[in-house]
Amino acid sequence: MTAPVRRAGVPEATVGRLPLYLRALTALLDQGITSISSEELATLAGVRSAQVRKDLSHLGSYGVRGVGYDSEQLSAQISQELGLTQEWPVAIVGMGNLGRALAAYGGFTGRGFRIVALVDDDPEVVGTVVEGLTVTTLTALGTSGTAVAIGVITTPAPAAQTVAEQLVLLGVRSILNFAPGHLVLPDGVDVRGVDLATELQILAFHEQRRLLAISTHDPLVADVDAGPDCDLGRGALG
Ligand SMILES: NC(=O)c1ccc[n+]([C@@H]2O[C@H](COP(=O)([O-])OP(=O)(O)OC[C@H]3O[C@@H](n4cnc5c(N)ncnc54)[C@H](O)[C@@H]3O)[C@@H](O)[C@H]2O)c1
Repeated sequence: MTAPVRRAGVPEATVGRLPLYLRALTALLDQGITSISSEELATLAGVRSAQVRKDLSHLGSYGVRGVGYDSEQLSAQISQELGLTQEWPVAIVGMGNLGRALAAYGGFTGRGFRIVALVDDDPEVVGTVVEGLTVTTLTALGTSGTAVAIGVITTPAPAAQTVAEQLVLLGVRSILNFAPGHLVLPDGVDVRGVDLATELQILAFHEQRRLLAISTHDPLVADVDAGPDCDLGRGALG
């Protein structure tokens, strides 16, 4: 079966790995390392080196034999491909434990995202100041004229579908949903779900296989590829 290909010709699976490469490159550049081989990048990103070369070839980047890739150039290329050369305005809806933690996370800035609005529907929360922003309602956000490109949902699950629909009505086309459950939204709206419980269940599965392999002395039982590192939010949080 052929992998789904985005309009620009870069497969979705490659797009999913680009943030891993970018994070590795950013760390290298911070250390003043200006070139990197595909093997080194593969180790840092947790994928195979042939995969790195194939992924980067989709961007037209082939590296130089014996030298590797120019870290800065590659970082700029990946940033451009991911649309990170401009800053995307983000609204977080649900100013509870998780919403506040995300609002306080400094790692979005400088990675192409700026939190422009914090939203809640609890009258006791609306109007309070969190991380320098006054918490507002979705209705007020709609009338404020504040442009929002990405909506982050951190409400309890029962509210998530309605919140998502309200965000779409405000023109938001990209949603990162932390609430458990599947959102049903019109075509053209991109939704990514982050669910720590699912990730823990996958780890539990592999842990169980390992224990089974030890008790049965059968290494084949444990020989299940856990796949590349799961990066929650594909690099958004790490
Ligand atoms: N994805 C993950 O890995 C992960 C991890 C932890 C929590 N969660 C989920 O994140 C969500 C938030 O968790 P929490 O502990 O921060 O909850 P919380 O109860 O502390 O906060 C929820 C906030 O959402 C607000 N809210 C409720 N309905 C709303 C609406 N219609 N519009 C705007 N705001 C609304 C509430 O007033 C509250 O401030 C839950 O769905 C939880 O299951 C997911």
